[in-house]
Amino acid sequence: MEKDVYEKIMDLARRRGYLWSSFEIYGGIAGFVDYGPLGCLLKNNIISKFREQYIVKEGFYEIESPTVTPYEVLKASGHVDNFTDPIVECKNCLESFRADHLIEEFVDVDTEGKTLKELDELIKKYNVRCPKCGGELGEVKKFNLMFVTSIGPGGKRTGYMRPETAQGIFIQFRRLAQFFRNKLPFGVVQIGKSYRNEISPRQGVIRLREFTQAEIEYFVHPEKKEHEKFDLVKDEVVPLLPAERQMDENLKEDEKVIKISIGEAVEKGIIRHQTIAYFIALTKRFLEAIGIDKDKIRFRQHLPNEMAHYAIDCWDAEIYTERFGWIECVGIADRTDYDLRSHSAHSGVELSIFVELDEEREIETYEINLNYKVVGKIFKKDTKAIEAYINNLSEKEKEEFVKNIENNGKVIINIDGKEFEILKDYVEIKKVKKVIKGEKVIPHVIEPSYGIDRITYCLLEHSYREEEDRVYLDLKPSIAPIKAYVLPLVNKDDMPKIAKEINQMLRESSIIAEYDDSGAIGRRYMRADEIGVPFCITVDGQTLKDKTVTVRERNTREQIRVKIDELVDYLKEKLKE
Ligand SMILES: Nc1ncnc2c1ncn2[C@@H]1O[C@H](COP(=O)(O)OP(=O)(O)OP(=O)(O)O)[C@@H](O)[C@H]1O
Repeated sequence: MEKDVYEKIMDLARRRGYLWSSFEIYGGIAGFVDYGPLGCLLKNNIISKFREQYIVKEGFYEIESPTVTPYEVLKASGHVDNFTDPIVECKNCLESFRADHLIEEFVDVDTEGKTLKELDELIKKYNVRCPKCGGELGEVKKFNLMFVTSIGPGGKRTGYMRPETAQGIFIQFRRLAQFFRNKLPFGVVQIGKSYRNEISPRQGVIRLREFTQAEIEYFVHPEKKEHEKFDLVKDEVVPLLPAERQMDENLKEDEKVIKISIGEAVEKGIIRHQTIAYFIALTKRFLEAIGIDKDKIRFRQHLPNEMAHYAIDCWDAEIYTERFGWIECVGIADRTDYDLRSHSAHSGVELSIFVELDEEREIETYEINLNYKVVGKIFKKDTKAIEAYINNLSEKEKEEFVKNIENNGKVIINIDGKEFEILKDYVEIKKVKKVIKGEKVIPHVIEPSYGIDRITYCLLEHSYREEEDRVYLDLKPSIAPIKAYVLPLVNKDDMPKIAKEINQMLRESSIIAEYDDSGAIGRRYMRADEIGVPFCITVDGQTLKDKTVTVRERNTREQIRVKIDELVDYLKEKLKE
């Protein structure tokens, strides 16, 4: 049987140093991958483009926080309780599987948003069996995807390997707000490893247990989700797969995607607001700029039952691959103020921002203070969280709070799923006139979350070309790991010496080049093509006479002569592409 594209690429990637199985000499473990020398260069080039787009052009800043995260942080974020997948075990061979994926592989049903019980019922209804041994499956259970560890000796403090880079940003919100001089909006980036103990990762680099994320947390005023630079992207046409069309049974699969301008999609309410739409446009531009095939990108909106509990709108950039079909590579979500509110409730630290008004204003407001003598005994260690909750109330929420206390004698507040009854005598309320210069706001967060490994794989697949006499990777010059091969036509006269000098000259000018003198020239060209080297520079007989070399372009195989003195400038210009 002919190999599929995935196999061909993985074979090339293994042989030529792009991707290797981790821990191979000990038998390997699914869900881990090593980037070889070329893989590392390629991945770093993708990350550089990401930094160029978001840090240089958008003006965001990057931070780096630890990957080991204490229990408290992930309890507050909801991961300890909710970051789970459904697992099912074979009663015969004891192999574990992700229940929803297994059912979908077995029968054509949609398992999105189904409860454990519903999944159990589907397994029974369709008699889904173990794909390995055909055995009967057990009960579907919840499995938490985080890797647990302990911090310090004695295992007293539980920690987890972070499941996303985002939390590191949220918990530094106070410092970040100060850094950005309390001005909204602002964007913070984190790039690094995330860990998920995926149940049965059988999709190679697509589903890893340790992978690289590049996330942006873009903090905005909750009532101001228009984007200042929206005009720059509003005419960008994007392929959208809105939730409504996905659910429309009258549409055939290939009719569900609509091509529409970003501006129109917001006007028609398909995309909820300009800021999400802005990031959809930027994501499309980014993916195209690194070389992803523009006809294999689409943006799919999450269905209501699929959306994370904290999100109000979410779009995935999906990229088409031959073996796996459409895969999610970037998630763009409006996470609201969920994370800041829950970290504030759990830590007792106010996580709001003081936004200055254009001019001072006199307002009537309420001062609400807890009556500590009474509440201390009742709420004990929760008192701090209740105090933070009250301090975080906006003017509107304060009014509501006071109205409830006055009309009903009590208010019920909900902090992170836990309810507290606040009676009238628990608080002292004073009506005051105050000149205000600004207002406290808990920002909402719009989060584009990029999965770098999936993007890297898709790029390799989309770049893969086969011709009668060769295979090559059509990587853009700016993304290709090695930019030039420098080759003496034959190993005699001064050719090897000159070629080595040119190689060194390119490296001194920050162009990654490789010297290769083994085998016939044609074979050397093929070797370079196979790993996507965009230019081959050959030193030949004429070089000895007039100090010129040939520069061969990978895709067209066309050759031109360039003076050695002008080679660096020539290549630098080409490498911008
Ligand atoms: N196990 C994984 N291996 C590689 N990349 C991943 C993995 N899980 C998530 N990612 C990447 O991180 C991005 C953001 O993470 P997010 O939490 O939105 O993923 P997700 O919706 O849980 O993914 P999936 O549904 O495929 O498990 C994804 O778009 C994807 O590119």
